[in-house]
Amino acid sequence: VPLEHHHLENGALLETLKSEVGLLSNKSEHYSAQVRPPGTSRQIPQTIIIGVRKGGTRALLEMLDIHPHIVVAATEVHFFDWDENYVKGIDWYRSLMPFSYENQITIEKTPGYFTSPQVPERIHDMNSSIKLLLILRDPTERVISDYTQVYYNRLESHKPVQHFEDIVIKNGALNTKYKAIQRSLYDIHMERWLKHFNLNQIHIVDGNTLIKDPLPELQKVEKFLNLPPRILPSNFYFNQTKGFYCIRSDGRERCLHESKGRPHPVVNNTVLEQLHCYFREHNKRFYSMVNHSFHWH
Ligand SMILES: Nc1ncnc2c1ncn2[C@@H]1O[C@H](COP(=O)(O)OS(=O)(=O)O)[C@@H](OP(=O)(O)O)[C@H]1O
Repeated sequence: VPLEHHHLENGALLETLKSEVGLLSNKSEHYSAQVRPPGTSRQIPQTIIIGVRKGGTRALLEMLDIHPHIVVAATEVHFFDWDENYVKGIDWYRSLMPFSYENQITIEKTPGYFTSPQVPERIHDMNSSIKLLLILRDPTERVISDYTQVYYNRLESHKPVQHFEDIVIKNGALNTKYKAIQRSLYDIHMERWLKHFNLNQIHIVDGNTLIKDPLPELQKVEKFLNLPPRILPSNFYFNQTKGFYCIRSDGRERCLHESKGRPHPVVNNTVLEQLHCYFREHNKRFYSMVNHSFHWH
């Protein structure tokens, strides 16, 4: 696929293809008014980023999108985790995918998949040999990131907010029922996935490393997906203001949305230690499940 054909929404390419509008008779057009370039079709994802929420799923998807053999779904699809979407069927799912050439891989990301009990079986029913990507970061950091996102969402919708410590500690003990804590029990969730998939079908991306040095993590994904190496050091630059790596591709520079990489609250040390302690055994169990240590707290 020529590089310039990669971003199908490119203005110039789009102009020359406007005549294609109206030629589509399938119902996918109903869901998206995109123009179909000749030789392309919408494909069911051959790879899915299954989570974890706040693990760095958006960064991973956007960075993989640099690769000319990858096309990505623009929005979170929630096909396998929301029953009201799942009942719409596989053609509905396909209709939300971008147009791609035959040699391109389609990827979607829905961070909620990893922790939703019904999802592994549903994905397996669709494609038992699918390759899955899972991006994880230190479970305690993930809890704080999860809290921070909810905190800002509530502020924006003028709802009352609570301090982190007041949610996480109840009657002097760790509130292990807190959803954000539950979502960080990676061993519990992984166990369910491994009932349906072989470990070698699930590639784990280190979310802490992706933040600090994205390229090596992306090169491992290229290998896992059997893609030629096309993501280069020149595709990234560190943005001092944002404090994160941003993407340079197709002559454009872009950083992730301002909701990605927000400052976290400073958390009381005792509470931090309680969280580290709670996750320690779960983490160990997870490392042995996946035959890899992540050096989380
Ligand atoms: N390059 C770059 N730029 C900005 N942010 C980056 C980047 N790489 C990884 N991250 C981390 O991604 C975290 C958000 O994770 P997700 O995209 O999975 O969140 S979500 O579940 O989709 O809401 C987000 O978490 P917070 O720092 O808590 O905002 C970031 O730490």
